[in-house]
Amino acid sequence: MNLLSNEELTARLRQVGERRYHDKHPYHVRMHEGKLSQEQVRAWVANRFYYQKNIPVKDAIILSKLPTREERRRWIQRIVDHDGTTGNEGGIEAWIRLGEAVGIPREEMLDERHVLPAVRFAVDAYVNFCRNRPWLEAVASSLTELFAPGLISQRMAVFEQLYPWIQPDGLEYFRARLHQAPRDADHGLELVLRECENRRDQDRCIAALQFKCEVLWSLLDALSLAYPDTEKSR
Ligand SMILES: O=C(O)c1cc(C(=O)O)c2c(n1)C(=O)C(=O)c1cc(C(=O)O)[nH]c1-2
Repeated sequence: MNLLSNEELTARLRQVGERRYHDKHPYHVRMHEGKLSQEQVRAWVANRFYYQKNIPVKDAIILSKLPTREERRRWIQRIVDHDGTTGNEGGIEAWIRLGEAVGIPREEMLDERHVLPAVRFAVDAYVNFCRNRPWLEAVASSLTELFAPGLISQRMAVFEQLYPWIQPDGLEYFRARLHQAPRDADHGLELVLRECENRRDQDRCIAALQFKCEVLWSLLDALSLAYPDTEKSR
């Protein structure tokens, strides 16, 4: 099989998102139509917290495997973005505030009482994928971030307009991601395009991105099962 050009590989990666990114999942579609009940929105926020808190963990694993100081210098910013630093509380704290804005008390978020078993398995599978696979595949699995910014900006509008009961100051998390996610995606894509040496590497990167889409899809499958549509939310 021939090596794909950068344009072809980029197109193949984008195709994965067009087919399988979590914005196509019925739970997500209903969220963006304004049709989720308050309980369903709360469940989404509380379960996504388990994903959020594991992002810097998997990024620390990737960081430890990156071969050069230059790449580590860039990658480390992701950990800072989520864990925070002096003067910047970071994304995990912002997500806890999103929880408060939808009515989840901080301690309920932190003790993970709402996290569903299948969500835990899916997120742990993502972290383990980054731990066990070569670093380039782990980087490729982060490329769902290519598709996130458009979705996140839509989500901010949707939350403001269709879920007026959500306190607007809870949306800060999403605002920060609007500039962080494109920067991260550019770096990830640059690495994948530069470091794939043969078609096998390229196919493995495409498969890694498919796997990651399935992680996000599984989160929403679990939520759909545990929080089915009620007559009222339908
Ligand atoms: O709200 C979303 O739809 C969404 C999706 C994704 C994603 O596509 O993985 C991420 C995020 N948000 C996000 O906030 C985030 O920090 C993030 C990090 C990563 C990653 O895999 O490294 N994905 C995502």
